[in-house]
Amino acid sequence: MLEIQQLVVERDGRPLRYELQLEAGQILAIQGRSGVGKSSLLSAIAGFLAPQSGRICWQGERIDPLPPEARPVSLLFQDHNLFEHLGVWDNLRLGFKGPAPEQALREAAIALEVEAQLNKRPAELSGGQRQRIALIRTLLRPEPLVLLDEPFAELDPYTRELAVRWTAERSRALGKTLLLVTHQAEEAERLSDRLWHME
Ligand SMILES: Nc1ncnc2c1ncn2[C@@H]1O[C@H](COP(=O)(O)OP(=O)(O)OP(=O)(O)O)[C@@H](O)[C@H]1O
Repeated sequence: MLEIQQLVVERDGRPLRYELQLEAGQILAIQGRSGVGKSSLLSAIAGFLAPQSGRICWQGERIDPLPPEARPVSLLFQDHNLFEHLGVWDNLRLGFKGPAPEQALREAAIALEVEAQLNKRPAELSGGQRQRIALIRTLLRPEPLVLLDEPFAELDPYTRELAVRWTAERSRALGKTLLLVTHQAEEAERLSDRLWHME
């Protein structure tokens, strides 16, 4: 279980407060108006934003004192951070401690219709192609907690449908606990076990 207890993060000189309990293996969709603090919550869980107070626990253990690389967390930022000096395939293979699961990565690239991009450089990809490459890497990494910040924002309706289905299916098959920020109410409802409208 993911437990966020009395977490306070200061942004712009004002406190953002969070309280959440999420069963392991569940998918939570987070919605709310721009600036309410959705991305800040994901950054705090991942360890890129230090809270003022409160706790973040995963499976009963505190993770908030840990540095980002020691947390059981895989995060997809809004700007999908690919390494420009590496090819797309090498970008996909990053972040695995042992050998990368090449077959699963290839199958994912086929399912999301980006297999033709694997031999290119990130700079040669469209925004939506970059978004799908980053989504694949984030979801297939070994960490059990997956945080996705608007992973479908740049996709057309057809590709978004593919990506929504793939994300839900893989997340459940791999037993991931998924927090997903999305502005699309319809996909949030279809994809998630729970909706959180942040205020
Ligand atoms: N890097 C930053 N440094 C300081 N303040 C920030 C930073 N990023 C965001 N903020 C502020 O923190 C508050 C919460 O922003 P956050 O990005 O978490 O909101 P959000 O709900 O994810 O918004 P959006 O839907 O627009 O992505 C806002 O007041 C914002 O101005």
